[in-house]
Amino acid sequence: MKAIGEGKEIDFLAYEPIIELKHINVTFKETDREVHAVDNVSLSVDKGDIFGIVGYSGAGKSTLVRVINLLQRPTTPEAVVKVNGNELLTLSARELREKRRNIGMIFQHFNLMNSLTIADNVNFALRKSGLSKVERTKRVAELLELVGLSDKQHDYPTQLSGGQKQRVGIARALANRPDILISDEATSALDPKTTESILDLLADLNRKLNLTIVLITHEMDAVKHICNRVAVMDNGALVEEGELLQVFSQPRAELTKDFIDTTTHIESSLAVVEKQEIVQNLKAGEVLVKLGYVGETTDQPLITSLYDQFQVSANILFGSLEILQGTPVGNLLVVLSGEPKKTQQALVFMQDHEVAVTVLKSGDKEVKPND
Ligand SMILES: Nc1ncnc2c1ncn2[C@@H]1O[C@H](COP(=O)(O)OP(=O)(O)OP(=O)(O)O)[C@@H](O)[C@H]1O
Repeated sequence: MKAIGEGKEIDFLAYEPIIELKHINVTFKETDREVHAVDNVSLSVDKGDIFGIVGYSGAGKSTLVRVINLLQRPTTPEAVVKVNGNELLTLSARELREKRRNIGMIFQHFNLMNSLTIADNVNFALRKSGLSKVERTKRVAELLELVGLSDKQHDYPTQLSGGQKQRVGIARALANRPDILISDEATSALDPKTTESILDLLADLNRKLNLTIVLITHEMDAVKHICNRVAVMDNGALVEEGELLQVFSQPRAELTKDFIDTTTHIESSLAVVEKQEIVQNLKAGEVLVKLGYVGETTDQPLITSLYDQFQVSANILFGSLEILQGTPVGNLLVVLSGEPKKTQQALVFMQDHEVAVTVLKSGDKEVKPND
């Protein structure tokens, strides 16, 4: 069994933080109200991470990432905003402009100029690059090839699909060879298949260019697809942060559980499962349990072992299996039945085999929830 986060922790030693935010507060003061959009957030993104920031609309995600390039300044003095080791808050306007070129951004609505061709939209981002006209043309061709749009260079944005427009956005954002790409709801306007192809492109660019990506989204599916780390934001604050596998397999915050449920459906299935006759009429020695598996545990014939060793049978009422970062993560809703003592022993046996066991309902007093 691979310990949660084991692989990344080894990498972690070799990785250095590329973005360090400490004590970030942003308050917008309006005539009739104050909005505390970011509430004392500290986080660190390592070089090469695809770092997801997930939260519902208004949680403060956009405001927080705009702090990374100081498009939005923190509004309290204790803030630290370090990118590539440089404290941006102390830089002059000219130095800051220079550093900002190291951070590309893509957006939900692409922000392309409809009067310019695709090639010229990308070329526009190179106007202050110091490259000659010939070099710029060559670079534009490279970028369009990188995003799979070489054949569209003479087209105009209105001739492209949403996914193609976002590819232009990505090419433009990468024009000045940034180390960091911030994606602010970049797939939110796209259908699921196109979303997947854009996320695959981002994952590919992360590997090929060692590009660090900060991905803001309200879709846990997107995070699950490509992120190695995730932070959950609610009402301006970070309510949870960690490695994808860790957060998915052992979420702490209720909001995180809600987000995970949008992709596993385990909590919402529980409501249906609880109405089933077998669950309504649990007898002595019968329990409804949620079993959570990570890694190789999923491959072990645990359910079979329960019968062989304890004569406890398992009736699987709902199951989900996700592959996250190449590691299987499974969740099952199961009714176990056996001699009360044996059922209890079976639960302990599973816990000993690194299965997260939550007893949701029990048919007798001997097998108590979460003993
Ligand atoms: N310039 C501004 N002036 C006043 N209030 C603002 C400003 N920008 C954002 N807000 C408020 O700050 C809060 C956080 O907004 P923000 O856009 O950062 O959230 P979000 O999580 O990115 O949501 P969305 O995905 O809907 O953009 C919201 O209540 C928003 O109304």
